[in-house]
Amino acid sequence: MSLLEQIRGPRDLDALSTEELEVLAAEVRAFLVAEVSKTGGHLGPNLGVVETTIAIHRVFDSPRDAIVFDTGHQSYVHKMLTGRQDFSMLRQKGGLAGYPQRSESPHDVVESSHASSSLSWADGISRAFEMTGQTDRHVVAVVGDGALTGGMTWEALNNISDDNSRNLVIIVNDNGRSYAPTIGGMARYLNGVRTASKYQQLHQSSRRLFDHLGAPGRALYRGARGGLHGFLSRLTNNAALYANLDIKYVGPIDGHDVRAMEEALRQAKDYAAPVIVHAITEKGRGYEPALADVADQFHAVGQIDPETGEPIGSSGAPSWTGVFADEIVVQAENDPTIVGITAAMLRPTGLHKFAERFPSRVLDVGIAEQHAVTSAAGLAFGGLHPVVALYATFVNRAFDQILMDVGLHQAGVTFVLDRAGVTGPDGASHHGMWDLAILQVVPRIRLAAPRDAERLREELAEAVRVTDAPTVIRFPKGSVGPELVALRRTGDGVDVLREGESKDVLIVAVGTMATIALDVAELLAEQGIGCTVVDPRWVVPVPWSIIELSDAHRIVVTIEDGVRVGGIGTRIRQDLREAGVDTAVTELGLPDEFLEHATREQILERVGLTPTQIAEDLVAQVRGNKIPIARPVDSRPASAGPSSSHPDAAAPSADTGSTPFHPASR
Ligand SMILES: Cc1ncc(C[n+]2csc(CCOP(=O)(O)OP(=O)(O)O)c2C)c(N)n1
Ligand SMILES: CC(=O)[C@@H](O)[C@H](O)COP(=O)(O)O
Ligand SMILES: [Mg+2]
Repeated sequence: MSLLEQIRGPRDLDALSTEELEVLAAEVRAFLVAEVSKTGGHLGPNLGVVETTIAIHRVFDSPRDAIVFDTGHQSYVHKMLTGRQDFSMLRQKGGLAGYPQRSESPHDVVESSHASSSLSWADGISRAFEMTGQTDRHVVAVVGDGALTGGMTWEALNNISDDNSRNLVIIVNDNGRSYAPTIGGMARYLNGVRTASKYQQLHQSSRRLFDHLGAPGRALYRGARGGLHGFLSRLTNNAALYANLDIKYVGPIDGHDVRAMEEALRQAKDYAAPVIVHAITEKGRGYEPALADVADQFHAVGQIDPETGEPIGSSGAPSWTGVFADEIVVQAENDPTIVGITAAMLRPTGLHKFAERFPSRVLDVGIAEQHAVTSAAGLAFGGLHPVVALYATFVNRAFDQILMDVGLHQAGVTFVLDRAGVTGPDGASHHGMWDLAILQVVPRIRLAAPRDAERLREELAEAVRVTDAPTVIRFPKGSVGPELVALRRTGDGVDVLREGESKDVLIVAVGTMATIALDVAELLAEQGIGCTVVDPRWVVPVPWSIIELSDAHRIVVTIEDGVRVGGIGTRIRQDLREAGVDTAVTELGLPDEFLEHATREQILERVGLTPTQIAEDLVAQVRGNKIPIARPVDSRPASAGPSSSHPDAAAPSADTGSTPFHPASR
């Protein structure tokens, strides 16, 4: 039985010798490569925190001591040491989550994968421990150099002091990278330490010297290094930065020397004041294919050949990101005012080709979405057209900047939101399901959801021409589907994808939901129910022809890959009512829940968004079983809100049409 198999919980580490710890670290690395190559996941980051995580669980007593991982993508080793070594279903339905998850273990604290929040979490927890007299409980935050570029970390550091966080230990896991090399002043500062020639030379030469002396020599080496690091800290003036923030500094430490890490953490634990332990690590450590990956050192991989690191089973179909990556270059070539902004995700969001073609016109601001947005407002003020490319879930934290810096000033900024809707394996904090609901309240904003590659190209070209309001283009993760050709386009840009034989049902499909909508229409037609399917393309503001088409049908169904509450369907309903159109409206979308990790298809099935499920419900509605209780809207007593269980609606007319629509004055 391997050492790793004997570890059922952190306390099983206590009896291991340094040599055994080093053997364990090698076993952990072999396990990570063997398992994550099968399932995909954050292989590089976790290979980089093996010794750090072992040392944490040797020195601290989780779960009595709270361990907080920033972003959480580097918590696989933590899971392995806390009784979870079945990675066969990692990030899959019913399997281990790719991030800490409280339902899995009491050792897990923070589930959100949104970066730069760990120090705020740790500050709060450590204050709570102190204020409740639990002064023997420690808090450990593991924060990467990339996460340190996020503003929240500095808000937290400004609040952490030895008045209130005596039991707080911050481990800076400094591997010099986010995906790509970390940018900005903070990164330069840390890089200065990491590459300080004195640190490198002294570390390497002393290590070689003492290694020749065998185990006693290694023990001696470790003792000597403690002094060396103290000397270097003063030398590189590192302590100064944090000391001025009322935080002690220990380091830089070789984050792959498990004994050195353990000594540093014990020192930090005994400090009785907030301490930063600066660990120098390597993303992808011990796995040549990861180390050789210049792009992102296997930050997040799909299934790979464990020997070569080569991807296995990639479909090769064009991705939404790839279509955007090509089109933004076309737009940038035609319009020199276009500039790109990424928050440390150049390649994942598809700005890499733009950056290769026009290096000076693409900015990487680090993991700093709020800064990205307001800086974009400044760029627009200066006559440029910024294109801010983010994952949809990360736009949440920059809502106020979009509202008050871009929207209020009517700035022509385009937001391209990748991974919109249900993403799947990254779980609750990665589904891009809130963007439509939260952004549609920004006055004058224009929201587009392309249904296929052609519409993405078309709508991006339209967006970058808008110079007096924010525009948003949002699309899902993964491969782009086949082109969905329209039968006709209305004067205000709505694509009619299918005309119903009769006007029983109108489906307004948002973006890629058009595919599902067309399948629903086929199923309804088999039941003799006429169904028209339209794609608004620009869903906010609601095009007028949506109002007119709705008035001509018995039931309007909206389908969106976003949270239903406050979604586009709600907006359409409100616009219909304002226009005096009382057609029954059924809004379909994602529930206001935190959705689990599983495949996109599994989640859509669970929430009832498959064609069969939708069609069954609509057949029942059309056949009268579930038509809402119909009372003309204006006959409602003033106090009544929408009918409790059914959308408000006029009685369905005898025939399938309703009286011709007479537009109220707008
Ligand atoms: C707010 C936010 N923006 C972007 C991301 C995407 N993201 C996930 S991990 C990562 C890089 C993190 O770098 P670092 O903190 O240095 O951790 P490492 O992977 O190097 O261990 C990024 C940008 C995120 N999780 N959260
Ligand atoms: C942790 C994080 O935020 C990213 O690394 C994310 O896991 C990548 O997601 P994609 O695989 O969709 O690019
Ligand atoms: Mg890093």
